[in-house]
Amino acid sequence: MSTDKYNPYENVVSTVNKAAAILGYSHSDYEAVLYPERELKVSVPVCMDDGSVRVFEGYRVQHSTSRGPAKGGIRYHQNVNEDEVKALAAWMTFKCAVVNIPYGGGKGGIVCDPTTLSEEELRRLTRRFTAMIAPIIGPEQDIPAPDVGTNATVMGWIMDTYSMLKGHCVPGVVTGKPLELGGALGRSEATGRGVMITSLNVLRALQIPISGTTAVVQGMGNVGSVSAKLLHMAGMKILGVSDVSGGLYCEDGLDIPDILEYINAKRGNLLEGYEKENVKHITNEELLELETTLLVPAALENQIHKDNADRIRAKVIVEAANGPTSIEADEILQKKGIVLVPDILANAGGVVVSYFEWVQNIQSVSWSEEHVNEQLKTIMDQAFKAVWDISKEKETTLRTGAYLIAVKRVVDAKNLRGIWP
Ligand SMILES: NC(=O)C1=CN([C@@H]2O[C@H](COP(=O)(O)OP(=O)(O)OC[C@H]3O[C@@H](n4cnc5c(N)ncnc54)[C@H](O)[C@@H]3O)[C@@H](O)[C@H]2O)C=CC1
Ligand SMILES: O=C(O)CCC(=O)C(=O)O
Repeated sequence: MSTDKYNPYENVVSTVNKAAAILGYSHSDYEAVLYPERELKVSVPVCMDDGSVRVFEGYRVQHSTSRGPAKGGIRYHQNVNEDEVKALAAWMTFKCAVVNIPYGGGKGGIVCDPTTLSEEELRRLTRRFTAMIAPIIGPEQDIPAPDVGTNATVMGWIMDTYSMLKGHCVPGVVTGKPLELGGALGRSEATGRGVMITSLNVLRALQIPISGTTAVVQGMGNVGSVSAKLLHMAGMKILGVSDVSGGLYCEDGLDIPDILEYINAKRGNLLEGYEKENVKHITNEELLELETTLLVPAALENQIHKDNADRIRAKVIVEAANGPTSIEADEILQKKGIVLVPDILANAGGVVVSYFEWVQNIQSVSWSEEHVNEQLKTIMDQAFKAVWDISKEKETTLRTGAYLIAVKRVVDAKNLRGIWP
């Protein structure tokens, strides 16, 4: 556990300031991107199954709409708070900019533990929340998607509630929907696929062979489980995986298909209770500190912080989660020579395929999964090369390199539009 007083929004501001200094900006050139454009806080009353009424706190933050509609997920988690949603929204702005898709950034969240709510309670919470944020979302304004604690089912409820309010079907209001409601083939695996593509790109750039190379994945939800599956399929040896219930370790490599079958068959999808010869149970702290070539944090923010960064023994970190590394930890990792691919690049596969879903919804067309995956790979490869090249040219970390590209694109768009009136 970190002893930092961690504020994710301060992390974003500090990273943007660093990139702006290298870009030679004066404060007024980019000050506007340091603030979210719009923040909506709602109190959501929900009739619980026992007949009582509980009021939940919810947020939708639009960090930027300079390059297009705001875009980003909705999180259901007990630790959601305003600064976290602001940071997640800002990361979306820079993520969409670094992969050059025509969106700004937004994010939403509800302070709740979805594992303690019944399906009916979750549905009522989602519908009421959607109605309360409906004035600021829409296919041309702000398009939600899944994040921690939400999934395709929740996106289906959002799409239906918004459509009922408009009086007609509006599939493009949300992405990550069920396929039957206009969801895109490939979206459910897209973030993990992008993580795999980026992991292979960085290993190749560092001339590290892929086959038999070791990897560790923290988080076995949507992003972590697909990342582990695809890295394993690419020939890597997955030494460890974990989730909120703890971690598993096997020095000969874990049987990932068997683990996925185990968690997918269980309510809550947790690793706890998994037993297999040569597989040891370890803590999340121990997992992060394993000796491995590749470490993929795919859970929550601030997992690698000033108190454990010095003990990280990975050669390469690919940030599948948003904000898993604190600013202080970044500096320690850099000094240790650990190469880190930042979240805004590494986990952009999800929003890239969300963009494909939105494009298909707006045009009423449907792409094959093969086409989606090909287009995703093209965008992820191009973005990785651009970030790698600028980092070499400017002698910066890959995080700073990614922000040099992203901040410039957002600031250019903002300045070209001018200040109104
Ligand atoms: N779902 C998506 O398409 C995208 C998600 N992300 C980011 O990826 C990360 C994971 O998101 P999802 O997989 O969608 O969420 P999820 O809700 O499907 O899974 C979260 C996973 O993290 C685990 N976890 C929670 N607390 C933990 C802890 N303290 N230690 C270890 N594991 C813990 C959970 O048990 C679960 O396995 C988040 O940072 C999210 O913002 C980023 C881009 C897109
Ligand atoms: O698919 C999307 O629109 C956004 C996914 C997301 O929330 C993220 O990339 O952090």
